[in-house]
Amino acid sequence: MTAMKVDAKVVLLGEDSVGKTSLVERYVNHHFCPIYRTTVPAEFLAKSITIGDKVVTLQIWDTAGSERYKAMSRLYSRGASAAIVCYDLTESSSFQKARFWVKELQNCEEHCKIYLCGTKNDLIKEDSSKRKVNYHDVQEFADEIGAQYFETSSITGNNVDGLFHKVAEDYSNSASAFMQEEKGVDLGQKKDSYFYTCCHH
Ligand SMILES: Nc1nc2c(ncn2[C@@H]2O[C@H](COP(=O)(O)OP(=O)(O)OP(=O)(O)O)[C@@H](O)[C@H]2O)c(=O)[nH]1
Repeated sequence: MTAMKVDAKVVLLGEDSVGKTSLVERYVNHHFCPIYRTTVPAEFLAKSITIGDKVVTLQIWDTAGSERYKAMSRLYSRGASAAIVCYDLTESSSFQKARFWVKELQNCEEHCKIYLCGTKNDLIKEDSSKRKVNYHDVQEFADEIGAQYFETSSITGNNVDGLFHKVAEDYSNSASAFMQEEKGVDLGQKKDSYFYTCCHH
């Protein structure tokens, strides 16, 4: 039996040092590096995940958070199916920057599905007074923009797999819906023989 293959471009956006690289590194390589090395201008990693009868390959673009590379990060967002917009739960300014990136995506990539990700939740679990981004503010913002939100830790791995799994699952469902609408393909009946690669560059 041949599994159907779909590729999804996923971009990570957010202020510098919020933990974008660490999130990808934890998800793809099950590893955490405590040494900070700024990303310039972007890094690419891919990981495949099986969702039902499909193999979804997440093509993950980890962008630079620094102001200097804002224009580049914008370019890397082009054609993304999903964006994980990160902010550091212990830095309120990073949430303002997340709002900025959401606005950018809404203006330029209207079909891109947005996921909000509050990082470093291990620090909050250790000491709740370190939380500088209010949970209810995020919830309200997420409802307003129709996004899902996660709080993760790349140290403990908390919610990291769950976040990427959700991205892959949503993409897989939208790919099925697209194929059924556009091509009249019944995936349930054709899954043994039909091989499909959907490229969202
Ligand atoms: N406690 C804690 N520290 C983290 C976590 N994730 C990242 N860090 C630390 O935060 C710093 C920045 O992490 P990066 O992953 O490099 O951040 P980035 O968003 O990719 O940064 P840029 O490449 O400059 O945009 C590093 O010192 C990491 O070790 C986390 O989940 N918990």
